[in-house]
Amino acid sequence: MSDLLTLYGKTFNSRLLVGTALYPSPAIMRESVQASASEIITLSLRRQNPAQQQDNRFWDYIRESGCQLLPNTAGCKSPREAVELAKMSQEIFQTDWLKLEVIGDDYNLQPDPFGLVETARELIQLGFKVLPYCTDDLVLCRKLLDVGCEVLMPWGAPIGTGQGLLNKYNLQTLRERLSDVPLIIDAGIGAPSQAAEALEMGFDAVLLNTAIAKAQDPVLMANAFKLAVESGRAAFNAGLMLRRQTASPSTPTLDMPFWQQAESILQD
Ligand SMILES: CC(=O)[C@@H](O)[C@H](O)COP(=O)(O)O
Repeated sequence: MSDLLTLYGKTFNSRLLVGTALYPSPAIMRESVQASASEIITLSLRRQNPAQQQDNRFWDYIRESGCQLLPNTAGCKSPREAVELAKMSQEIFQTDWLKLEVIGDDYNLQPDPFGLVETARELIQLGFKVLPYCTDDLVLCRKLLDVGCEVLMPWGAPIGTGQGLLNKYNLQTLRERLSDVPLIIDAGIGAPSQAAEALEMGFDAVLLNTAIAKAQDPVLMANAFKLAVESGRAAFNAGLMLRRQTASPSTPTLDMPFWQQAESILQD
């Protein structure tokens, strides 16, 4: 049975999106992306300028990957900066897909909700397919949908912290209230179990970078995340049991003492 992820009218088999920064080498980045089976990779023109890159293999690998490129505006702190970078990325990477980041605070790299909505509106009017990196605030998410975003990427935790799904109440609320919107948990995922949990909760996909790139063995970790995302999605599709407070025996007994049961089995 096919269970495809559809974003802006394009379908994907994989529900794991990965970043391309922080790897020990371009070769390990390439191998890790392959091991993750990701079909969408994010990259930043600002942090990985092709003109300044000593080692051009990085850009060769990106071009050869066959993945949907998702340029991001990492590090941008104002709508103007983000729009400029988006336009440059569109030209260089030949795609109108954009992971929009407008950062509002240096301590936790929290998105600026006001700047995000303003920038998303402008970029969508220019024809971009915007995937905004946002907080898990329901009202903000609705405003982003109102200006034309078709996919939202709420954070699990601040970028690079590996803390997992910090505010499950907010995330669960988003999932319930925006049931027909593709929601991708972006950032703060530190372990495959956390990615699996996001998928089990019904999120459509996860995006992560640091947990793979900074692992002792990034390629092995990329494969671990691939398996976790597949497992979380399968569990969601299978329908998880409801949690309950009181115990319930998993081996039901008949309404008679066990020796009578044994006798009746022996007599049969
Ligand atoms: C690469 C990228 O886009 C990051 O900004 C993204 O949000 C991933 O965050 P982690 O590094 O915490 O996985």
